[in-house]
Amino acid sequence: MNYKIAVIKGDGIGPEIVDEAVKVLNKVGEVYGHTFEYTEALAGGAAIDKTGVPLPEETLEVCRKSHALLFGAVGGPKWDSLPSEIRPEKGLLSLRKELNLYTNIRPAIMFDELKDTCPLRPDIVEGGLDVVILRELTGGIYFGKKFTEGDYACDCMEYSKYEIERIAHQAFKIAQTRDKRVTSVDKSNVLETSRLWRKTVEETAKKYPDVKLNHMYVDNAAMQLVTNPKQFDVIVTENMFGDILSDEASMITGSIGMLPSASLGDNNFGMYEPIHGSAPDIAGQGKANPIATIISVSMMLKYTLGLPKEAQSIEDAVKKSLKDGYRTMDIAKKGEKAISTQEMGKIITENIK
Ligand SMILES: NC(=O)c1ccc[n+]([C@@H]2O[C@H](COP(=O)([O-])OP(=O)(O)OC[C@H]3O[C@@H](n4cnc5c(N)ncnc54)[C@H](O)[C@@H]3O)[C@@H](O)[C@H]2O)c1
Ligand SMILES: CC(C)[C@H](C(=O)O)[C@@H](O)C(=O)O
Ligand SMILES: [Mg+2]
Repeated sequence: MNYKIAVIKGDGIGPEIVDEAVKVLNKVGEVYGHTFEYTEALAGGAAIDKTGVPLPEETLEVCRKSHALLFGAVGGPKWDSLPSEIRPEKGLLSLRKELNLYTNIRPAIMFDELKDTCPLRPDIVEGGLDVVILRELTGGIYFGKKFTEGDYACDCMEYSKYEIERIAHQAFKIAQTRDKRVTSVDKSNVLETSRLWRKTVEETAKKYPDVKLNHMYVDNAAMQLVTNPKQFDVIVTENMFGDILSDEASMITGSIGMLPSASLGDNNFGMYEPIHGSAPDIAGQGKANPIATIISVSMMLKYTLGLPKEAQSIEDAVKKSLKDGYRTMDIAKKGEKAISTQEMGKIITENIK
């Protein structure tokens, strides 16, 4: 079959990592007899430079005509002093909101081959780590009322019951396919939105009696992630908490360059991107780890295109490459030779069977 994929490479390391992910996807197409038709579109700093806005209408149209979106990363110091409405990050946020992609799945899986790279004590991660962080992506403080008046600024954290309910349902459904445990993370000892969050998650849980639910404050969750990460199966949380906890979880798995994500809504369209940013400090140097983006493509095959065998072939190829000892700079141990973004992409592509 022919699949239409929208591609937004973005800024910084975005183009480098997306190029490698596309090579991997093309190889999957060759091996399994599919064609992937790519349409490039602009967002973020690259879009600001070309069109003056971080998310041109044309980009949304390309996405709406595609089965899925592969996204690199946006942002960088060049655009940091722009007003928030025309910053690169605003393009990304508008994309998620406009396409109603409220469910952000961020799996933190530690590959056995990388257990020596994990900064935690070996006994803490003995037997591996497999946690799914489910981040609400289109609400909360990111999208609440905001303004600056002289020396005063305000960002409101806002949630409706409806927004909480729909992400809670997703959390319980995902847990049913796993170890049937959900930890809902909030700050209900302080925040009104978190009190509504906890109450709504409790109510939703009644429809999933086979899933065990517990609650945790976000400060405690941040601590528990590095002291006892194996207690978690599915973590469901609001937008900003999920952003922060997923960067933390990524380090347990070895590097932020390893964590993929899927952003889904109510129709079959999905956006796939690494959880990391545009890494301006290493951009254009072939140092970036492309694995998070490559595994994001695997998630695209699994969640949106309905091709689980093909998705597995990517995961197997990544595992094989790591097992054979190939490491980009971020996952190489001291004294170990690191390969480039492009070499890692090539090796993984060759390992697609
Ligand atoms: N989804 C996105 O587009 C996204 C996500 C996060 C940050 N950002 C933007 O990216 C810019 C830089 O943000 P930041 O520095 O806080 O976060 P970042 O994730 O870009 O980088 C943090 C650190 O991790 C390293 N890193 C990130 N990805 C890596 C990879 N694939 N391989 C190896 N090392 C990697 C970087 O070199 C840096 O040292 C900012 O403009 C920010 O707003 C964009
Ligand atoms: C760049 C920024 C707006 C974005 C977010 O906070 O959602 C990023 O950190 C992410 O995790 O995708
Ligand atoms: Mg983030």
